[in-house]
Amino acid sequence: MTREPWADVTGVVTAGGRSSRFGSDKALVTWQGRTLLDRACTPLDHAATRLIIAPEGRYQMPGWRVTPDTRPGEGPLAALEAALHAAPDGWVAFTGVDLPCLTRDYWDTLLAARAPGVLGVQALDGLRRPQPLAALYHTSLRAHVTDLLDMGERRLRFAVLAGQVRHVPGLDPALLRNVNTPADLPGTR
Ligand SMILES: Nc1nc2c(ncn2[C@@H]2O[C@H](COP(=O)(O)OP(=O)(O)OP(=O)(O)O)[C@@H](O)[C@H]2O)c(=O)[nH]1
Ligand SMILES: [Mg+2]
Repeated sequence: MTREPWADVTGVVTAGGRSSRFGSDKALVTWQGRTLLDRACTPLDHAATRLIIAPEGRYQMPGWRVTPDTRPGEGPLAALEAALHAAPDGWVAFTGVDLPCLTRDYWDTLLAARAPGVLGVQALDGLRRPQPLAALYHTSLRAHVTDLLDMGERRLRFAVLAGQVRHVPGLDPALLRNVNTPADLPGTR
């Protein structure tokens, strides 16, 4: 592992979803003064490479490159495939626009949990459920993720095998607020 924890990290925000439950593009909704897209990207600004997985032309974020899906509309596991292929060898810090409360400290904690033989690092929420959409994945998972998708799997939680994932307990559950409907954003009109 490198001494600078962010040196081999690609920050990835996936933003190619339909926001069907939200009712409008949730990436562009402003909450507490910033868009959800901005709130997802900012804690990852220290990453050496920064990618938004979304259709070309929909979003602009200074310092971030938009990369299209390899399988548009096929969900977050397909978005992870696009990210793993676009990223240089190393780690992908993968999240979505619907997790607006993550922080730099959150990602630093996950990065510190990397270890030899570990290919994925996931926080546990207050009910000790692993969080695959705010997690680290090693680029050596490329072939595994592509095989899963080719076999018809779409569940992100299978991106890394049980024996290769490290779980991180004890993070503040408030960091993991997930926005699916407008009711998940109090104070927004
Ligand atoms: N690139 C990409 N991102 C996706 C895709 N599907 C979902 N996402 C993203 O994954 C994250 C979590 O997805 P969901 O909560 O299901 O979001 P969604 O599909 O936009 O919303 P619903 O239509 O309400 O399910 C969000 O950041 C979405 O933008 C996809 O096919 N491609
Ligand atoms: Mg969601």
